[in-house]
This record gives sequence, structure tokens and C-alpha cells, in this order.
Amino acid sequence: MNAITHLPPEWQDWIRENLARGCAPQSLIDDMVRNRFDPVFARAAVNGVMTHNGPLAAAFEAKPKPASGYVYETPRLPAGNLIRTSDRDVRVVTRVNRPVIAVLEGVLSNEECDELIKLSAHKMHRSTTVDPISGKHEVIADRSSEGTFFTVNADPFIARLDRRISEVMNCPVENGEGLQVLHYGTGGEYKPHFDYFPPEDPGSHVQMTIGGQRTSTLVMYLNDVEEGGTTIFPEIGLEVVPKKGSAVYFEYTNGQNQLDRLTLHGGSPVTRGEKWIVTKWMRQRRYGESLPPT
Ligand SMILES: O=C(O)CCC(=O)C(=O)O
Ligand SMILES: [Fe+2]
Repeated sequence: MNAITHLPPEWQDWIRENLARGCAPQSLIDDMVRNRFDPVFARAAVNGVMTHNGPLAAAFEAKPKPASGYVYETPRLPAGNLIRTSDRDVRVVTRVNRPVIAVLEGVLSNEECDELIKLSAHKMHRSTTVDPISGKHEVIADRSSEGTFFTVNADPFIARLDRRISEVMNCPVENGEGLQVLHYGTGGEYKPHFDYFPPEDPGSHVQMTIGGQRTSTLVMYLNDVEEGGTTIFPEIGLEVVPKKGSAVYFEYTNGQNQLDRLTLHGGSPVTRGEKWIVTKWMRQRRYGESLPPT
């Protein structure tokens, strides 16, 4: 069945009431998506109710879903079956061209996975998401995981990973955000979302003041998950099963600043065991200071 792309009046009231109760805008968007609303439309509808007073005009009447028009350029990810980095060969297992996604094997060694978990376990905090309205990082019920960050080039171990990852993603180390480790317990999940900052969200410009838009993501798996916990791409029906040391790469911003909505993705619920990942997000420009490790 097609996604819903018009906003019935009762849903306008529902959005207003829930915003008035103090619900996070993202949780309303996710509820709407669960009720078969198109994700991009749901986001625009919630933003629309936030910014309009009174009844919504024809802005939310049924409109055919426009073709995204995203132009696929040569992928940033290097071509070939093997990506040779300065200290490790990474195997390409699967490539998807639209959207650009690749499953990679051997990005991290078993020892590096264990070390990252060990370094993170004692400093985990409940994960936050960027609030679409305010641009602030907020705890959101639909992201049931805990996380921690490592500043770029924080120490020689992290610097070595940052360098390898930048070679795999074919982006300068300086454009990267700090590695983010996430832990999901049984039942933990991350509902479908975009990693880029949606331009229609008032909070996005705050996020983009340094480094610009995000361009690409590398999610690396630090353990094998007993059951569930796949990385899902609902728009194309793809599920990547976590495998220790492997990763899923995807890119979504091209040279014309277009954004690829087909990269909607999430972490499906972990149904048995736990899941550890480390994520790298790249920006269009230099994001932060990345001094050489001391
Ligand atoms: O848990 C996953 O597999 C996906 C994680 C994710 O989407 C992210 O870190 O941005
Ligand atoms: Fe993500």
C-alpha cells in the first residue's frame, strides 16, 4: 500500500495536542511513519504544525510524491573488490548503486573491536538525537541505546582508526565527526531516520554551521549479534546483518547538495543478545580540529 501523503484534520489536531503535551517532534514523526505516513511528509507535517498557527492551509493536501531527482555521481567510496588502506585491506562484499551502499569486511580486527568496547563500556550515556526543531541533542524514546564519543585523533589507537576509516570513506580525516560507539541491549533499536540534517528542519542550520552537511556514514559492527539488530534500509528492503569487524557504508549528499532520501535507515530491535557499533559521519568540509596524536 502507498504511503500517506496528505494530512487529515484529525492528525493535525493530534500533532498539535502532542506538541502541547511536550512530546519530542521526532517521536511524533516516528509514530506517523508507523501509521504509514511517508517519512519525509511526516517530518514536513510536524514542522508545519510547529510553524503555522491555526488550521493548516492547502499546504498538506495530497500531492503526488515527487521523484527525488537525486543525481548519482561517481561514488566517493573507492571502486574495486578490495580497498587498500595504509594499514589494512578491506574487502567489499556487496555494493548497491541506488542509493550508494556497500557492505565491507575486515574494517576492524577482532582485537580493535574488543578494545573499543573496553574503552567505551565505563562511559556510556543514553543516546541523543538532534531535535528537528531546536537543533539540540535530546534523549528520544525511539532511540534505545547508550553511546559515547572519541574525539578525532584522541590517542594513537583512535588516530589509527580515524586514518583508516578516512581512507575507506575517501574523505579527509578533518571532515569526520568523532567516532561514536553505541550499545543496544536486548530490545534496543534505532527507528528509521536520515543521517543528514533535513533542510526542512529549523534545527538543521545550527548543526551545519560547522562543517556543512553530512555526506556519508560508516557503521562498523563490534560484535556478532545473536538475533535481530540488523541495519535496515526500508525504502529498498535491505537488511545488513551485523558481523564483528564488518561495516555498512552509505552516502547521501552529492556535489550539488542534493540529499538521497533512499538512505532512510535504522537499527532493527535486538531480539537476543546485545549489539555494539561504532559510527563515523563525514561532513562536506573540515569539521573540527584534528591535531596529530601526542
Ligand atoms: O544500529 C544501526 O545498525 C544503525 C545505526 C545508525 O543508524 C547510526 O548510528 O546513525
Ligand atoms: Fe543513522
